[in-house]
Amino acid sequence: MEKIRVASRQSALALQQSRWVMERLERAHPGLSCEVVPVVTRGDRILDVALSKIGGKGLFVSEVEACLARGEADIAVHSLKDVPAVLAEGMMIGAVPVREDPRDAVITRTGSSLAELPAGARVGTSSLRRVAQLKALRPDLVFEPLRGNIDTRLRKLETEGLDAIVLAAAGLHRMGWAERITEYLDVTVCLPAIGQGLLGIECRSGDDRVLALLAAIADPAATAAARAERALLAALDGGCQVPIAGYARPVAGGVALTGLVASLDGSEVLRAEDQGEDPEQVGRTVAASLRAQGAERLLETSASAAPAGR
Ligand SMILES: NCc1[nH]cc(CCC(=O)O)c1CC(=O)O
Repeated sequence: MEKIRVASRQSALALQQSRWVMERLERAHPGLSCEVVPVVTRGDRILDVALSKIGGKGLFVSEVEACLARGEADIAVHSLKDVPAVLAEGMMIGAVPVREDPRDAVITRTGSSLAELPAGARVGTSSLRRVAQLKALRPDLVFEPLRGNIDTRLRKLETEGLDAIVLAAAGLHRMGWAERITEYLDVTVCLPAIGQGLLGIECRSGDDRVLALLAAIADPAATAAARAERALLAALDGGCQVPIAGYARPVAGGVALTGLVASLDGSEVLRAEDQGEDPEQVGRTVAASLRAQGAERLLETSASAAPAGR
């Protein structure tokens, strides 16, 4: 019987995402059977140290990648948002399935909206991108670092005395926890992270058997968005030390991409937009127009002391 081995971290979200993909592959290919190959990453073992100090978020991806490189598994399902612009040698994104909600979501302790939170209210999020954009909106809020898996973050809303936390809606939806969400932030209010809500299915380049099976669950609109957003990421080359955001939506005849680079305190927010048929070209054009507005200066800012996360 035809088989696909899926390298997966053991966090609840990683397993959920892996199973979601496995189910769709098996449904698309009667007779195919998928199995999980468990991987424990350094990022999973060291949850209390800022990610920027232990090699950044790419390390969740790289140890799973190594498992593919050794031939111990055939595919790995990643939150595309956590996947660095450049993959390991010999690896590729073989398919991008249909997108989940790309927006950020707010969960407040009392159920009030973000706008109703009192001055000085404590908001948990480790994402420089969210902090910069929300500070521009509400400079009076106090932002606190918030790390850990989604379940840990939800728990910290209570245990750390926070008034609100901000998370990706996609993760909450995939876990079946949408009812916890108090408010969705429109993409015009808080532009999502590059790749947010998208899954990237990684495989070995040239693994034609696997690529042919993956093709059945690829979504054209999500694939075009992923290509545009990741071309922007690659062209900005900013890592996760600077607030960067990017969101591409399908339009007639192509994609429309909005990109954003901000200063850490949200006092400077640069935006650019472009649309067209060729997603990579659109990504590069948005990067160039951000640079023309002075993004370079912001991108050079090092924030090694700041918690990293998109
Ligand atoms: N940074 C960690 C991470 N990576 C992917 C998701 C959620 C799913 C997604 O955005 O696709 C999350 C949680 C979050 O940011 O709240």
